[in-house]
Amino acid sequence: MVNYINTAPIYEVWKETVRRQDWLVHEDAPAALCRMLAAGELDIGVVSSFEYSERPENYRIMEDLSISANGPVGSVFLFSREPLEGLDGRSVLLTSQSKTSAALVRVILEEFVGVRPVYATGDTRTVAAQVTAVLAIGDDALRLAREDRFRYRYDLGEIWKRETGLPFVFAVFAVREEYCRSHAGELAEIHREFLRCRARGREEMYLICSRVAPRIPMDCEDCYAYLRAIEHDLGAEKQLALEKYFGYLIARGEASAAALPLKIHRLPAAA
Ligand SMILES: C=C(O[C@@H]1C=C(C(=O)O)C=C[C@H]1O)C(=O)O
Repeated sequence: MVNYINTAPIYEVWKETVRRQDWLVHEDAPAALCRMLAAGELDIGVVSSFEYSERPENYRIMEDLSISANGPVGSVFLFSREPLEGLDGRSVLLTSQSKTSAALVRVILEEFVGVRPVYATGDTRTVAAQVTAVLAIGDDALRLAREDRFRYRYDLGEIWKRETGLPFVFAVFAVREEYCRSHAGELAEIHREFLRCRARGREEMYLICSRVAPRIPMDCEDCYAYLRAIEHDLGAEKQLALEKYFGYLIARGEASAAALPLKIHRLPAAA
């Protein structure tokens, strides 16, 4: 499970109500979860959607679950000392915690804006004075947004929506093909639990905010506004958005051509 507060509307309920000793949950940054899922150290991972596009033969995407935003996301920012058009040849530091947003920022800068910066990957918590722009995601981005070290701040969900008219799917709940085949029943149980937790999390959103906002730290009202903008479903428009994003990645040679069509794992009807 991603260890940012954007998973809290599902994960806080999970931690409180799921009592299965045999279901071990590992919390980490998205890039670490991607590595572990790819290595077979996890059976199911809330991972960067980019991870699926790199190794689609290994995974299926669990129906109706994601971390998405339909417009501004509030925690995926390119902080910059220059406007986007001024980033040609300049240094852009990409957080090592992300795969999806790191590829998205390249699509935005190179395909939409038409500039070619020089990228580096690293820890955005210690931002060097010489970098022109920094991509931060998740809790780190929420923290950086509370400072004013950069003149410009671009929300990647907002730019994607403006350019494509679509929401953006940052993370998917991916399951390893092997596990799908060998543990179909258990997978269905876990899938139902995720959906149950999400429904309850939505009802208890304010309470959840009061619990997780101090982690940033941020105001409870701001946390509520932030988490209301994060969507955890994978409806038809979001699938279209994933296809559009993967289309760019395939054309740029960054993703496997087999990333399309999407392989969605449907939850079997309850007995
Ligand atoms: C919206 C977010 O989505 C995240 C972005 C990810 C990425 O860029 O690879 C992966 C998982 C999500 O937690 C965020 O963390 O701010």
